[in-house]
Amino acid sequence: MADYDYDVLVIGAGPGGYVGAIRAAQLGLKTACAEGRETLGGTCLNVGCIPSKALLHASEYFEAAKGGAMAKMGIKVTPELDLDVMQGQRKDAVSGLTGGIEFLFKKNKVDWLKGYAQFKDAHTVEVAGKTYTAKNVVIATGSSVTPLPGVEIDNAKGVVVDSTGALELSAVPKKMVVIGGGVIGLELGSVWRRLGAEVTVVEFLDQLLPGMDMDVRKEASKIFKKQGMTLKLSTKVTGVEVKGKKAKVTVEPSKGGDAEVLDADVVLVAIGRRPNVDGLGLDKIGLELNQRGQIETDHDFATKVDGVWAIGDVIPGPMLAHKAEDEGLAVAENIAGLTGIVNHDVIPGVVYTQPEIAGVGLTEEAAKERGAVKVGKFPMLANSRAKTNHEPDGFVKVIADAETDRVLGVWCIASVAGTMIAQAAQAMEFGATSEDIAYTCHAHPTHSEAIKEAAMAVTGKPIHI
Ligand SMILES: NC(=O)c1ccc[n+]([C@@H]2O[C@H](COP(=O)([O-])OP(=O)(O)OC[C@H]3O[C@@H](n4cnc5c(N)ncnc54)[C@H](O)[C@@H]3O)[C@@H](O)[C@H]2O)c1
Repeated sequence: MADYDYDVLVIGAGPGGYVGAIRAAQLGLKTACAEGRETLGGTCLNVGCIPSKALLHASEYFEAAKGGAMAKMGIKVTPELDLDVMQGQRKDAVSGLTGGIEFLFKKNKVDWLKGYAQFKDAHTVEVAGKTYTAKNVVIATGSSVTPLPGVEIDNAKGVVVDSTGALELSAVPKKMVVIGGGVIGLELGSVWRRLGAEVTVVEFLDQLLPGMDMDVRKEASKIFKKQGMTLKLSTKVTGVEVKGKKAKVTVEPSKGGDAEVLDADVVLVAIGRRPNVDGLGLDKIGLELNQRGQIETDHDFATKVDGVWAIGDVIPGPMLAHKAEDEGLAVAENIAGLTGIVNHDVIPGVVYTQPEIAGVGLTEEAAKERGAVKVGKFPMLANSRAKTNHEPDGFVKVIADAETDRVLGVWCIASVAGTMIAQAAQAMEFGATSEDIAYTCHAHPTHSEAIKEAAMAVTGKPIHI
């Protein structure tokens, strides 16, 4: 048998790649991870989940102080924004966490190969001019922003930006136009709206947040409008013209009609992400992409090429850090001869706006396509903790199979929906029925009681409505 430099070489140190590399090393495999960025952690830690949450959290405090939520509780303050300090704590959050991964690599003896990797053959990759051989190579290269044809992104200039540029603005724009009413548009649009920008979201489809339950999408639109965002649904962007530090965004109804021009100081392009496969040399190993530009794998995350595996945003499924992490664990275990499994039917998704929007499993629409369902809903207004905290918006919805009562999906809009959804995911992972959730004792007073009550509502017997 050939001698290799490594048992496992992971390409990419995002949440999928670094977790996979650490697990492989923990399982006794000699492991390296190639990463060309100057810090580990990929998009999520450097320019995605973590910095956006740092700004979302800080701007939420600012709005609570400014917008009257604190005054309702007897705390009267007139806040002053120090954007440099707010941006500084964002950078600190990122450097603390990316540095933490470097520490974990050293602790677990994962070699960081600094540079972008390219296949020479299925067991040989080149990184920064050096070649390394590995018995197994895991592609975990993530994704990057989908460009909008004809619209040039220039994060340094700061007028037409992507999510990375929108994190780094040095001043609050007076007017911001967000192209795309998905997760990034709503999270980063919320940050700058809270800090004082007039935000207009232009969405091609007739509703925000595609892929989520329709009740949730409609409620989300109502909430964002109430918060002061302007939503232009069923609208497409036909051009963006930049003059100096300003932009003019031309939009028209998606199905055609009269054009309108929107003025903007900042335009955020957030119309989705696409897998990072360019420059990997996949042609050298004969690995083809599917029609969506993704790498296909089997249930174990093995590609068609022997010894080459793939996980995270480059393979089909939701582009979510936690999905990639679980796949990282699973692929390492499979390489080590154990049984690594990810249940793709139970992957929670969270939009970290305020209130948060979260879901796991099927939407009501998708569940109905498969057969008869029972649905229970409970408004957060009737949840004692949410009411006490002045958080009236949102609801919980539990969707169960009409015959077996097995829970098929749970959707929440609530201040802490991202935390609440974990119990729903765990219940579904264990194959719970709505009755199982309804008969589980939930601590009082907590937001999570709304999940219990929605589960009780599946059979028509909630207490507090
Ligand atoms: N909290 C989170 O979990 C989180 C946060 C950020 C990003 N992400 C992930 O990153 C990925 C990218 O996020 P995103 O928000 O860019 O994509 P998205 O797919 O969530 O939303 C993009 C939106 O843009 C719309 N759109 C597409 N083309 C358009 C056009 N020409 N004009 C107007 N609207 C258009 C789509 O209909 C869609 O609503 C997603 O997969 C998302 O799951 C997740």
